[in-house]
Amino acid sequence: MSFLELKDIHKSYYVNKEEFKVLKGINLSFERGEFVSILGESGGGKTTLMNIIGGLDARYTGEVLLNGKSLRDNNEKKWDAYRRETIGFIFQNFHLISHLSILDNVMVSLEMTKLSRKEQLARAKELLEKVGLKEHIHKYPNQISGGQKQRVAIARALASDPEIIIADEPTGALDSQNTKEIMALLDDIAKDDKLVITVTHSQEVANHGTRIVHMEDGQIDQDDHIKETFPVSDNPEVLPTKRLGFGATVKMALKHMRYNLTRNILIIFGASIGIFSVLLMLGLGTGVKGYINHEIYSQVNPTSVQVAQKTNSQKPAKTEMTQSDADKFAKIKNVKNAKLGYYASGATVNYNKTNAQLQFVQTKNSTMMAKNLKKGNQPKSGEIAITKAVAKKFNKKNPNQMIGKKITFYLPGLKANNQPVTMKKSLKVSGIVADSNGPVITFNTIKSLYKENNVKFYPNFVTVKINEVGNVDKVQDKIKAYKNSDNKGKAQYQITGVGSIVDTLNTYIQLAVYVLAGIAGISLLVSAIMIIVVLYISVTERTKEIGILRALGVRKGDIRNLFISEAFFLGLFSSILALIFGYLAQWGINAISDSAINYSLVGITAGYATFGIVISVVISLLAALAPSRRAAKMDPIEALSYE
Ligand SMILES: Nc1ncnc2c1ncn2[C@@H]1O[C@H](COP(=O)(O)OP(=O)(O)OP(=O)(O)O)[C@@H](O)[C@H]1O
Repeated sequence: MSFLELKDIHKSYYVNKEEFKVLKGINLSFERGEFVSILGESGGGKTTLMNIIGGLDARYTGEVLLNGKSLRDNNEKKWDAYRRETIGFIFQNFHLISHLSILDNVMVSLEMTKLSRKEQLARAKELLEKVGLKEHIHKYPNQISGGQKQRVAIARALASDPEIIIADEPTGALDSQNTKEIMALLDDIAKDDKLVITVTHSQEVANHGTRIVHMEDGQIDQDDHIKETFPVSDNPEVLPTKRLGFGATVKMALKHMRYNLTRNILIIFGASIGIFSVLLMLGLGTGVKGYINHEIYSQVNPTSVQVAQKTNSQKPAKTEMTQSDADKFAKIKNVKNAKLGYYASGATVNYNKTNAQLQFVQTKNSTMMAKNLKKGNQPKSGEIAITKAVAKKFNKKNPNQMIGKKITFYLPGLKANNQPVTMKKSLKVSGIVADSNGPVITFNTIKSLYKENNVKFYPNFVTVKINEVGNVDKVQDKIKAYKNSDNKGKAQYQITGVGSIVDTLNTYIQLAVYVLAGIAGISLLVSAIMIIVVLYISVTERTKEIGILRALGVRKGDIRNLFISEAFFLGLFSSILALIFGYLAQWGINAISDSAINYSLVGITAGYATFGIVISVVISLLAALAPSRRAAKMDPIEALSYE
């Protein structure tokens, strides 16, 4: 039984369905220790035969037997293992990976062996030393000569200690001195228990080996053993191999990114703009919302809400709020108290023959904040606190001097017999309040005003005081959930006062933020398309590299991981850069807004930052799906011959 046997190998290529027979029944046997040269006319099918032996091409008829075992039944996994473990390729054009150093080029093969990292490195250095490249291991392929490149290729082919070395015109691109040295190296390999098969056009090279096989018209027409086969050991040692690990793929991806640093920095920069704009929009939204809330809540107490009857569909409108409503609210969890109040529009005040129309007047309640009292005191019974605007109508120069003065308060009302009446009461000005509060009187004052005029009085809102800000929403939701029994299950109450405006305003701001972030999202889309394009170009650019890796026994899945890892890092680095830009912009804008309005307008939260990173990585990975699949599916022979 021969070590390697070819039995009746036929191979045809098809161009436009036309058959081109290249190999027409090849029968050959090889042993370890042989240095076989295959000679033949150009285009005679030598490379085709090497690809079949090397496990790069399984589309042939006939049998290739290794130690008597046919390769025909190999599945994809076994083919990969065969290329890794049994075959070492040396190509005419060296086929080194340009973005990896000399050492790393050899390490690619070694990383697929089960040696420890330390042993792998030691072996790579030892092999490079053996081929005379000790001083050059950290150089890149474009920094060494052709002869040196071929030595790297030899070191790489030997890395996983394969039993068969296939050298396709290894000296074709070299001068005579380098040719001699490479031949000597191949000699050594054959002496070292291996089968060396080399394709050559040179008789001189062929004469160097132990055997010359001549091909003519797709068949072997001559097979001469010109020297003794080198002696071999009975049990050659085999270096067990494994698939390229995930870590090695990731490292290779990073090395490729580093090699094309400028280009990658530009891509990362471009992609980061999209993430940055989305981040900034979200941050700005949070900031602006915070600012508006801050402004509003500096006017009203955020832990109190005003509740009124929901009046829209009732005729006549029922606006009365009763003590039982208040009691109901007081029982809600987290509510401290609930008090009746009264709000009226159409009131007028008169002082010294000057009239001032009041937009509204309301009874003192817990939504008002102590600091809203600008001057003087809160009103007691028989008193009123007026706004600065009203006070200025009566005393333009010194509105504060209105404090302590008596003014007449008028309010229109309706008697029981539907007869309109203007209720009137003299009130002492107790103080000046902020405009947002409107003039304030006490509940008792307004109640007695109605009583004195025989007009029925009924409160029209309840102020609900809640224990802390965080519970306001929950309480509001409970109040809004009460259904009106006589109005087909519609909501009975509505939140009024500034609190309700804040709610609506926040909804609008949130909406605006989403719209803006959506628009910014378009730049995200552009980033994604850019990454797709870049990866597609990268796959095309690296076609040869993919072919080399496949020839070395790297699996399809690992090729896919290689591109996916790169996309992952592009996404990750873009989002990190976007975060840096985002925080810089936040810092800049906030510095300005802090000094202008005493508030930080941009608030990029940790949640937004995480969202930015996740979305960037996800987009990049999605963008990588198609290109990485394309790379993995490439035919190794086509990839290797890609120009
Ligand atoms: N993918 C392909 N599709 C169609 N024809 C092909 C393909 N690859 C090779 N051929 C043809 O098959 C024949 C054998 O090619 P091959 O490369 O094996 O020859 P070779 O003996 O190695 O030639 P050379 O010594 O010039 O390198 C050639 O005529 C070539 O044009």
